Amino acid sequence: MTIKPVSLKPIVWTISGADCSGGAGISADIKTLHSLGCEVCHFITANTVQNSNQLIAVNATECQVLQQQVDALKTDKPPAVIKVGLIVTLQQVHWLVAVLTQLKAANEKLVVVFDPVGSASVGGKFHDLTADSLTVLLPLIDVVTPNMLEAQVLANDNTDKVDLLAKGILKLGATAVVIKGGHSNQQVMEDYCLANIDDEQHVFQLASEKVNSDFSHGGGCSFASALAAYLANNHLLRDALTLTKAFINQGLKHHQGIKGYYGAFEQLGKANNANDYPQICGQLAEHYKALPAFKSLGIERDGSQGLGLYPVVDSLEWLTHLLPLGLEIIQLRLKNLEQDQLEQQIKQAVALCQATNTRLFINDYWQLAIKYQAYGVHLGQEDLQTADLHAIEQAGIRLGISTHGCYEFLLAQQLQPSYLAIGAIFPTVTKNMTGQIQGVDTLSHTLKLARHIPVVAIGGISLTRSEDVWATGVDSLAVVTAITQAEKPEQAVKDFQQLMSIPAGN
Ligand SMILES: Cc1ncc(COP(=O)(O)OP(=O)(O)O)c(N)n1
Ligand SMILES: Cc1nc(C(=O)O)sc1CCOP(=O)(O)O
Ligand SMILES: [Mg+2]
Repeated sequence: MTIKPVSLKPIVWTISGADCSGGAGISADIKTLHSLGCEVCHFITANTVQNSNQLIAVNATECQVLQQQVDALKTDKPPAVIKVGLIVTLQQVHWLVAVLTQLKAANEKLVVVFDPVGSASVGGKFHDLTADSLTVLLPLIDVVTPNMLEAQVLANDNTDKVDLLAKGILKLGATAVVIKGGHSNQQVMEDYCLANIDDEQHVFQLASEKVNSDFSHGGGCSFASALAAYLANNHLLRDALTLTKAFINQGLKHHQGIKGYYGAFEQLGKANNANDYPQICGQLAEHYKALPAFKSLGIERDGSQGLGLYPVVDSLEWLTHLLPLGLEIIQLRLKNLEQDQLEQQIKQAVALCQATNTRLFINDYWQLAIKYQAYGVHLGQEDLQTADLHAIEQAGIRLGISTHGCYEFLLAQQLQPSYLAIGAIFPTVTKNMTGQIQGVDTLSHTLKLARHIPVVAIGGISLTRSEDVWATGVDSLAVVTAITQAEKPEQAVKDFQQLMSIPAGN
């Protein structure tokens, strides 16, 4: 087992107001950011006077003071992410535009999350700034997190259609918007995210049961701060959003049913309970909501009869080499073959694997997997958009799905496949997985969200790295180059099999 070095925490700056009643603003931001593994620097834009019933006063900070603080910290503790909350004067808006422009010029990777706070949850307006005066900030904002009312104000549109509001807000220059569903009266709340990623618009939608709690003061600030914390810890936006939602659900459930006063939202660190995580909605989930579960792999998760090593190979030669070694599962991953060759190889592979009673998964080519009655088919996220999962299920063959991070994992799990793959655990030479490297800690955490479907880890798993990955409790290790580029491939298989004969954690 490798000893993990303690790493430096990412630095997050929060620029927002102080709430003397303790629940919201800077207090919520600091507690959230600390509980999610960040170092925090704070810049207080206003000293507000409020209690559980009303907002009494808002005392704005001079921009000169804020600028002194920025000057003191910009090279001493430069931010990875800035969370912006309450801004109360036009001077502050202009000051912020100048500061963000300067900091972004110095660090093009700097991420800015903006929670456009307008009114206090106890009632009363924090400022008289118009939407127009705030929108000058939006071209400098990576993610803006309004609730429905704030989104309508920003987009200058009274519609309750979140997709239209989101499009309107992106047109004003923000890279992504998350419209929070927290203020809805519905029992199920939906958060809607629209993001420009690599010049394409992507939608991410999450749904959770509404949690009624009197301890929700500062929930909105905590939401934006948690998002900032997860982005600072290098999660993709879709995963940061999913983790944030779970953080909020977990915090709200903590004091559910306790009455007395309007209490501060509880920051409890990363959510480890699968029940706190949202449902993933959207077109794919909607399209397959009536899809039955796929056939299982018929393994026992108690270690008595596991899947063992899962070689992923690209030829019949490799199948012929490896099948005599006593494998439970293998994948044929053919790329760039002509149709007739492809069909011949898949047909022969099915026959070879039936002879040794090995579960054969065909990568990508689901129609051919059905035609030749392979044991199963493996599909990636892009393949899911075009494949017909009803046809695969109807044909009675199994389905494995690739996932990269908790958002895709939860979405794929809702489709009830035969197994789920998590990758890429490490950088790999087999495929470009830039930006989707999970690491062992994220793998361990995503495994906590697994219900009963077996989970396979893939990507950069060498024999030396395999011990840590196996110790997480995954059901199988899928490997390409650790076998195909090994000096002695058969021996490599045996070494993996030896390691995996020891149940995880022993
Ligand atoms: C077990 C396993 N996990 C992941 C993959 C990758 O599938 P996909 O994302 O479709 O990418 P390609 O393999 O098609 O490049 C896999 N094949 N097997
Ligand atoms: C094919 C593939 N899919 C991945 C994913 O994360 O979905 S990683 C990967 C490459 C696996 O090859 P190797 O064992 O040589 O790193
Ligand atoms: Mg594929």
